[in-house]
Formats: sequence, C-alpha cells, structure tokens
Amino acid sequence: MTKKVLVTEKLAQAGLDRLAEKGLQVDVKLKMSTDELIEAIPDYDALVVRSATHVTREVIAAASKLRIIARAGVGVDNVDVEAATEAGIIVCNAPTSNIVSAAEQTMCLMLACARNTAQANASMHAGEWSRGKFCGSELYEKTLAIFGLGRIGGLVAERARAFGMHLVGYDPYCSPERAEQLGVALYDNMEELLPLADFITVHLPKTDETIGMFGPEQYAAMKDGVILVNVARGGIYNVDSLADFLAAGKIGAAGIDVFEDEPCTQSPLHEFPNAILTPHLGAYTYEAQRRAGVQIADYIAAGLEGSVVPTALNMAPVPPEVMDAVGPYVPACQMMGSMLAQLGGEVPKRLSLTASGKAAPADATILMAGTLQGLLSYKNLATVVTPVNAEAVARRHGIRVDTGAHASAGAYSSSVTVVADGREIGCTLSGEDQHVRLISLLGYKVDIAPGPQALIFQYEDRPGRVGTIGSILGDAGINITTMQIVNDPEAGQAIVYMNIEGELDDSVLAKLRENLEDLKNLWYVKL
Ligand SMILES: NC(=O)C1=CN([C@@H]2O[C@H](COP(=O)(O)OP(=O)(O)OC[C@H]3O[C@@H](n4cnc5c(N)ncnc54)[C@H](O)[C@@H]3O)[C@@H](O)[C@H]2O)C=CC1
Ligand SMILES: O=C(O)C(=O)COP(=O)(O)O
Repeated sequence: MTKKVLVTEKLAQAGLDRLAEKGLQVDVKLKMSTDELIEAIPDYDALVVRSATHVTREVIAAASKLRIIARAGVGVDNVDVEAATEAGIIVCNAPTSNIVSAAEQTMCLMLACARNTAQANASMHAGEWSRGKFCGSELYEKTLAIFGLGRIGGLVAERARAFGMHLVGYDPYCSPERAEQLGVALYDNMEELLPLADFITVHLPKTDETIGMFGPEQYAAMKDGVILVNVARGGIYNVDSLADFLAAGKIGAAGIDVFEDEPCTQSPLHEFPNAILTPHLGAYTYEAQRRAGVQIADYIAAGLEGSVVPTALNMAPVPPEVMDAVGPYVPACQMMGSMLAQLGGEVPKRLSLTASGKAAPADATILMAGTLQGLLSYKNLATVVTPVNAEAVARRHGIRVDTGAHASAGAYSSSVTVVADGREIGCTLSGEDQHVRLISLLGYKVDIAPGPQALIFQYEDRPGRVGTIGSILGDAGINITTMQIVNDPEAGQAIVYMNIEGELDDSVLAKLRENLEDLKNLWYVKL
C-alpha cells in the first residue's frame, strides 16, 4: 500500500518532488492546530515538520502508523524525542542543511547591530538623510565570544576570523583540538569570558541548561555597549532583563532571530530600535530550504523501507554495508520470533540472538527488534518494535535480551540463531532471492524452507509413526507439502517438521495426540 507522508510546514518544492519520486503520497497541511494534528496523524506513516509544529506526547500517542518524524532543519526541541523513542518512531533531522545560512544570518545581525543598518534604512524610508546618529563600529580587532562551538558556532568562528576578530568561546563539550583549529580561546567558565567580549553570539540547542543561561547577573558582568546576537533559540537570553539592560545602555544592541513563543509579534524588545529583530529567518534561504527538503525526503524513504537513516537521533547509525548484510534477515527474525512464541507458551524471560558469518559485524539490535516484533505481535502484546525501542520494549515485558556474534557460520555464509529460554531456532538465507531456510530447531540440525503452516512433532523414535501421521492427516484432507525427519539416536528422540496445506482443526490435533504414543510435543505453527 502507498505510504503516506504528512507535511505540516512549508517544505521546498524540491523536497516535495523527491518524496513523490520515492512513490510516497504527500499531503501538505499547513498551520494545523495540535488538535487537528492529533486527529489527522493516525493516517500517516511519516511526518515532516520544521520549528513551528509541536510534536507532543499526545500527538505521538495518536500516531498509530507513524514510523518516522523528520525535522527539515536542525533543532528538534519541538519534538518529544523520548515519547517517539518509546513508541518506536525514528526521529531524524537534516543537521547540515541550513548551518551556512544560520551562520550568515549571525554575521548579518552582528553587522547590522554594529552599523545601525536597520535604523538607517528606516530613517531613509522616512525621507531623512541622517548620517551622524548612525555612526557605527567595526568588527575588526573586536572580541567575539561564541557560546556553543558545534556546527554553526564553528562556521561563525571561521567567518568572524576573516573579519579580523579575536575569538573566545565556551562549550564544555568542545575538544581543545577543535577550539584550536577554529582559532578560539576556549574558557571553562562562562563568567570569565563575559567581561572580555565586545560581541556575544549563542549557537546552543534549547535544553534545560541553556534556557535562561543569560540573565541579569550575566548581563551585568558584560562589557559596556556589548552587542548580543541569538540565531539559536528564544529563551537562551532572558528577554525581559535584556530589555532592561538595553534601556540602560549597558547592552549596545541585540540581533535576535528567535523567540520563546513563535510567532512573536510583541515582546519587550519591540520598542527598541537597536534591537534588530527577524522572524526566525536563520534557515530561510533558497539553498538551505532546498537542502533540508531533499535530505529529509531521502531519509523518510530510507526509514520507511527499514533502511539506514543516517541522521536518526534515537537509534545507533547503521552503515549501508552492514544494512546490506543484515537487512534481509529482519523478516527471518520476525518469523523466528513468531515461531518461538508458538513453541513456547509464556513470554520468555531471556532471549539471546547470535549473528554469524557475514551477518556477524552487524548491529544486532535490528535483528533483535525483528525477533521481538515477531514474538510479541504473535502474542498481541506489541505491534511496533523497531531498533528505536527494542530495548525498552523488552524491558517492559521483562525479557532479558543479549546479542552475540560468531565470525564463522560453519557450512553457511551467514546465519542467525535465536534462543528463547533454552528453545533454539537457527536460520540462513539461501539463493539469489535470499529465501529463509531453517537450519536448526530445538537442538536438531534441519534444512527446510518454512511454509505458512507447519506441524512439528517431537517424539520417541519408533518405526511406523510417519505412516500414522500421514493417514490421520490424509483422512482430514490435509496435504503434506514437505517434510523432514531428524533423529537423535543417542536420546532415542526424533523431530519431524512438515509443511502442510489445508485447514487443520483441533479434532485432528487431538487425534494425532491420541494415536502417537510417547509423543513429547506437537506444535501447529502458523507463520
Ligand atoms: N535560527 C535558525 O533558523 C536556526 C537555528 N538553529 C539552532 O542552532 C542550534 C545550534 O545548531 P548547531 O550548531 O548545528 O548544533 P550543534 O549540535 O552542532 O552545536 C551545538 C553546540 O552547543 C554545545 N552545547 C550544548 N549545551 C551547551 C551548554 N550548556 N553550554 C555550552 N555549550 C553547549 C554543544 O557541545 C555543541 O558543540 C540548534 O540547536 C538550533 O536550535 C539551527 C539552524 C537554524
Ligand atoms: O533548523 C533549525 O533549527 C531552525 O531553527 C530552522 O527553523 P525553521 O525550519 O526555519 O522553522
């Protein structure tokens, strides 16, 4: 069935085209309220947002089909990533799509603040020719403090260096090597660098730590006439006290692109001509919009195919070559999970998975997720298990999971074995079409392609038993399509795996149980 993508904010046409090229149905519904989104979301497999859509826990709870939330940009503070992870939904972004634009907007605001560009423009439009009151200052040889030396902070550093600025920075997670490479003198303590800076710019994510990071105490510690810029997130500067410090002249000017509540048409800053305000334009360039749109379209298609999403924020990255080796095993693991659920009865306390041969270097989380999906969905316990929430789902159901790897798969090029509370199933993939073959079952070596219905017998090995089974099934109109008998002479036991066709009811199973002496187990498995 065609997968459906909901786009709730303006996305570049190139991105919409790419989604359509991928065979996805795209619905663009702008300016939805949260209630409208909650109502619409159950229909969709993927959701594309920017900064204005609040993807709350309630939205995620209603998103029964959703597999991926793609943020066409950088910041994901408007998405409840924790709730998405619990629900097994991938959250990804386009982390490099708009960083040059954001860095350029930062330079633009720094320059506009330093040279009174916006005020001079307003004065010209008012019919004036006034020069004296707009005398500005240069960036050259001034000190710029950069808070957050990640992607955008780094690009701002490069650009500011070209203007001949001295750079100081604060970012506890930035290595001294990176700071040195950027030409930034790194400080451990933000209080120390506040009095040094003529310009301050923040390139921080919105977190509990960064919101309100700058308030009256920090403003008071700054140089007189300092220029502040924020192209990161509203709230990092406390705006009420920023207005007070602007009014007092302590802060010379502020260039602000982002606001705590957006859209923002009123704020304490609006009355100050030296507060240069832009409506969240950091990423708003044709180039950045195009990149963000096209990148997330590719990630969505990959996520919906169960392939690698390189920028997924809530799952470990899987290199494409690893995905090639393990991807085809995912349905096989789902099948083994379902079979284990049918062989076992209770939800297992322990589930171990071993990937061998070519499948060994893989991140087995994908395979474990497939196994859990098969196991739990057979028991109607969870319908969505993905690498994103596999661990959490296992924990919730009291299943201890572990994964291992063997360099060699013996006679096969690769194999995967799963053991649930001591019951074991192994499979390999064979031929060009990568068909699943069972290669071990409950400790017996087998070699059979599992069909949609099977009977599995475990009994004391004795002549004549297959004849009994054959005649009971024949009388009931059940056709045996393939069969394999494997015995264990030492234990005197045998296992019989038969793929069957036809409707098997309980009376036939009862008859088989009655007529087969020393029957240890009989399972009717549907895959
Ligand atoms: N105005 C706009 O249109 C745009 C705004 N943004 C915002 O810019 C932010 C930064 O983007 P990137 O540089 O790409 O992110 P990034 O993740 O590459 O860099 C963030 C840096 O902040 C540092 N950091 C985190 N917490 C910190 C703390 N408490 N104190 C000091 N440093 C801390 C990290 O170590 C990291 O180096 C985004 O989170 C987003 O909110 C991004 C793009 C466009
Ligand atoms: O990418 C980001 O973090 C931004 O802030 C850009 O936001 P936008 O996509 O323009 O709503």
